[in-house]
Amino acid sequence: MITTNNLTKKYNDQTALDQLNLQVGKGEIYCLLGANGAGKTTTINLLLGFIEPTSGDALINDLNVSENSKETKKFLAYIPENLMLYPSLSAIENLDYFSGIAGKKLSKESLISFLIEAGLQEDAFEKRVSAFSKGMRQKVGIAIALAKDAKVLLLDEPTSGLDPKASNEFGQLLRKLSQKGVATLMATHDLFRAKEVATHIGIMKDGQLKDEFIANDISLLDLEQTYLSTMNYKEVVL
Ligand SMILES: Nc1ncnc2c1ncn2[C@@H]1O[C@H](COP(=O)(O)OP(=O)(O)OP(=O)(O)O)[C@@H](O)[C@H]1O
Repeated sequence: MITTNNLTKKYNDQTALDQLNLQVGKGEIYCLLGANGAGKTTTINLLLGFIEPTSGDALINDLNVSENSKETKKFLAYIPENLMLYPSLSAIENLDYFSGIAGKKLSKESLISFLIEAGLQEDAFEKRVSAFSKGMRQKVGIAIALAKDAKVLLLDEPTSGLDPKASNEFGQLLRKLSQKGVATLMATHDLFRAKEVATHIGIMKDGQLKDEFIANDISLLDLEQTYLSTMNYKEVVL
């Protein structure tokens, strides 16, 4: 569902992404870990068609993103760190608007059912999203993905700044989507959440995928040790 073949992005002489080969199948949740500047956002931006690769291919549902940008967007939902919604519109109105852009004209009952499924509290449905917490806005993002019937979900640090309860709820929602067969790629700094929610975990550094694991095969402690040694972390002795 999500595939990259030797995907490379260079900015002048700087290589942001270096021959990335990645595969995320139906129902899988792949968490990409890596320090600032590792190439996570570049990967997601290439899959979204926001930027063009220098070489290699990004594929969504076997379609090359560069050649089928409009078509691949139909399958996609994207939740960045700060989801852009219309602040003066309510949750229902935002959902109606964004699912409309995706070609879905839904009844109010359907819109409400997606907000319920995304876990938004019912007294917030008619409220302006300008008053929403980050966790609530992320739930509207999940509702948009559900309403769009997205097959692929791309997430860029969606849980950063969420409190542990909201982050846990968000993880559970991702699991729910994965049970529906959605393929998810999530860039994150949160090792704990990655271990909790992922089916697969990759560690990136300097634009390269350095390690890949099946999440169930590695303990949180081993994941942390591997991450730190990949980053050449030296313990500070005081
Ligand atoms: N538009 C650009 N022009 C030049 N260099 C860029 C551009 N966008 C990204 N880069 C560089 O590409 C590299 C990878 O950046 P990227 O944003 O993909 O990292 P990241 O893993 O998402 O980091 P973070 O965790 O901080 O979000 C970095 O060295 C960054 O400076």
